[in-house]
Amino acid sequence: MNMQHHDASALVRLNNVSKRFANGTLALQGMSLDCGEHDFISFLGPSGCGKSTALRLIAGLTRPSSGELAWSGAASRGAERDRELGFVFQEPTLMPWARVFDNVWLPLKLSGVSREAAAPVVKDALEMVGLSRFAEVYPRELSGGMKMRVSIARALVTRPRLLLMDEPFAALDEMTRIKLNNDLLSIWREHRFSIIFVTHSVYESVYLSNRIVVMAPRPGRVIEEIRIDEPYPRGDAYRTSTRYNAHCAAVSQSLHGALHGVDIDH
Ligand SMILES: Nc1ncnc2c1ncn2[C@@H]1O[C@H](COP(=O)(O)OP(=O)(O)OP(=O)(O)O)[C@@H](O)[C@H]1O
Repeated sequence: MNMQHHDASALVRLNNVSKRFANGTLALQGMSLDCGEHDFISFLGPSGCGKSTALRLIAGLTRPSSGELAWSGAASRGAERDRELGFVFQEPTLMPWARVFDNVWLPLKLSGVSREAAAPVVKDALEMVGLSRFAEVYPRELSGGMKMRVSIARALVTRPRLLLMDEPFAALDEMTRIKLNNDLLSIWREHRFSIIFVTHSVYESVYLSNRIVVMAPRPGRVIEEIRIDEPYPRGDAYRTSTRYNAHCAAVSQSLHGALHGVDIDH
């Protein structure tokens, strides 16, 4: 069954958003984007094309120099918006002195939820990422992939409507990355939040997303949005299909065409 579904009302809408830093760098020029309910959007492009800047703007970590960001529903108010966003970075950034349970509890703790009251929710989040049996261990006892799972559980523990992921699997080996891609897709399908996922990888973006925003640098900007209208669930059959390869070729071409000789490092 095709689980893609597009709500008419955007969760967050960027309208001609630009970001110029104090040193004069135009990190992002005129970006417009509607992120809908249950979208899986990838920002794809080489270093310096403004992917992280766009993500940080959506996260509210930095403000646009011009243009607007608009949120729907409760998220249009600051405090609720924070709760409706989850973040995952390339580094899992776990507290080494705290057990897995306490790492995942952190966002709830910061909003005043006691350890006891948080326990069932933390347990659910760990179950989502397949780490139920690891609640009592310390991060140093976990593999890189498991640490990333903890980071995902921590981001999901507040049940955000939008999960922002900045190259989350870039440092992982290929097999772990494929496994995490699959697990992320199944969590996303079951819990129906939206994802904005920053990546350098054409293959990863075509595998995961229903929409790919292709970006280019100097100045950072959107070149094209490419829809990947392929049904979910996606698995090995999709990864080895001619359709998958055709999408990868089209997306690569869009990326190369836009770069005019700029080095690509995906
Ligand atoms: N705080 C800052 N001050 C000045 N320039 C910045 C700042 N942050 C980013 N830039 C510049 O803005 C441009 C876009 O950077 P950004 O990090 O958004 O790109 P990116 O596509 O995420 O790159 P990467 O894939 O390397 O993370 C780059 O030229 C970068 O050097």
